Amino acid sequence: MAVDDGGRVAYAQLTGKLKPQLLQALESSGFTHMTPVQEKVLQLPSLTQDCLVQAKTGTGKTLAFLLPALQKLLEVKDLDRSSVGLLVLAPTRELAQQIVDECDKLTSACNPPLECHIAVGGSKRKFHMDKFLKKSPAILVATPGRLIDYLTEDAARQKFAKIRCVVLDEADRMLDAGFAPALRQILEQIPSKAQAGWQGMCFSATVPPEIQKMLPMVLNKDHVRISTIDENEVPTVETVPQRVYPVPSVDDILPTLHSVLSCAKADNPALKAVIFCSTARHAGLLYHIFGHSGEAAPPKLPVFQMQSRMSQTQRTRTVEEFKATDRGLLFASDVVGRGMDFPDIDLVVQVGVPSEKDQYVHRVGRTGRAGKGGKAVMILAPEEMWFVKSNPEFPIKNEGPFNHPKAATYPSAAIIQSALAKVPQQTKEQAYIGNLGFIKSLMKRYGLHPAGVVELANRFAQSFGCDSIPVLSPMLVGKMGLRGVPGLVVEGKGLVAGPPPGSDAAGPPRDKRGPRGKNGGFRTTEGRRPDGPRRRQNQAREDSGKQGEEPSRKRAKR
Ligand SMILES: Nc1ncnc2c1ncn2[C@@H]1O[C@H](COP(=O)(O)OP(=O)(O)OP(=O)(O)O)[C@@H](O)[C@H]1O
Repeated sequence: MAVDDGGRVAYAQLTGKLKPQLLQALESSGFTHMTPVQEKVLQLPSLTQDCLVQAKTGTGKTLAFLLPALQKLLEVKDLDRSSVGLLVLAPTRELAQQIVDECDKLTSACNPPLECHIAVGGSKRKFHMDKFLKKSPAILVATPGRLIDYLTEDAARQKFAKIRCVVLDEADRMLDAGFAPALRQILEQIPSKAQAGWQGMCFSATVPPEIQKMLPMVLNKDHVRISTIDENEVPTVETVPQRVYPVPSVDDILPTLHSVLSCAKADNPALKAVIFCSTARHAGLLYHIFGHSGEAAPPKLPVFQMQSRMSQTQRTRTVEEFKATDRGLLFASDVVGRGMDFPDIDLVVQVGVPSEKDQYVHRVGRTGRAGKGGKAVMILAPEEMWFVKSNPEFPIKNEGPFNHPKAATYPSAAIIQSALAKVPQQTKEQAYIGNLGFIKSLMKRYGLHPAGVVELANRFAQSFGCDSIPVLSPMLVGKMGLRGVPGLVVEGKGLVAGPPPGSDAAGPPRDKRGPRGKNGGFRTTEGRRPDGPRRRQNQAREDSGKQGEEPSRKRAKR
């Protein structure tokens, strides 16, 4: 049948336009009909045009760029397979690996084979580099940092002499201020578009206006723009109901998260959920509370964590396990916020606000993939509700605090307290530092002055079960731009005194509860040594702002 019940066109229609090897691989993978974005791309009069493609999360953009790119390579007579013909750039290692897996499936029927190589940080550089130099990397999927590293070697640079196609997956991320310098550096090292005439393709679910001026880096001025999203439509998945559960104060966040997960598990014993946290350390803390040491997770649900502070081996194993499991909870930072295709996610929970507006769309998009259903909820403290108010275009329903018939059956507050008691202080302190940096990076959006940032972070620390305000090194405080801000406890100096929280100098009062005394209700830890300035400094950099993704900024400056 050429068209299925949903009006989708069969891949068989592309006989003659796509090589039989590709059609055969599609059939073997069970892909019989095109998704709308695949149809729009593959039915272009020419598959060799530069294009900017926007389609919602989970709608098959990976095949939509791989198929035309592979077709292009397979059409070349006597293709030199020892040179890179197709370069795909992605923002995270896990996404790069996922693209390699998808590509390998599509080229499985090619003879001679089309090898797809990977170049990502955290993996064995020498092993992959030797393979890249000695074998036939007709396709390379890379994250920017490691690719820049490769390109410092002449032999590796020469491998790009016959480049024919460059794809940016998650293009808006690849072209933003964090990655653009690295991308520029890469493009300076490979044959120029003008000289080599390579095809450029940019794909993403979100295309903010800011990236327009960066597009000429990879797309010619006559590029085609394809969108499966109406101009005035928000790119979230309509099959995913989205709710916010406001909580009375930061202290209620963790108990509410416990109630939400317990009730979801009661409704669906095989619950598979991703819980997005503000920072890598925040994800680590919640993983401890709900799984590793605290065991607050509903029984019989395996618990996973995924964040940039884990070793690459742990990250790779976790992705494989969470892809394979039919149930479980994944506590994650934004390292898996974009592009990752974990099958059959029932629920996405966002604990706190995302670092950027568009990141909301990508996080929600981990569920409701390939036309399936799912739910997305946010748990927000009063200080975080600005996110919902300032983004009215998102279909986020506010029906008040979490209210489920079974919620009262779980003593969530007591369970969280007891779980927190088992979590190492250091884990809680690190989560505090991460949160402090995160709130500071979004200070204007929160409508806070620095003292308000510290006051809010200190209340978070208490909700995390810190027994006192964690001590920061003077260097870290300086790096965060918080020198002299009241409410901090600084190594060798103790509590920085100042106006009480809630006063004008501390920023607009967001919480009606009175201050907890001069130290927010904590005892001070004057004289206690932090775990080392360098670690704190690095942590602040990676744990704030766009956390969890490839640390390309650092590498780009090399
Ligand atoms: N033609 C198809 N028929 C059925 N399933 C498909 C088809 N194309 C892709 N899929 C499946 O849809 C899921 C989502 O695909 P993919 O990861 O490419 O989405 P995406 O649009 O890139 O999402 P994101 O924006 O989150 O990166 C995958 O599991 C993929 O195997």
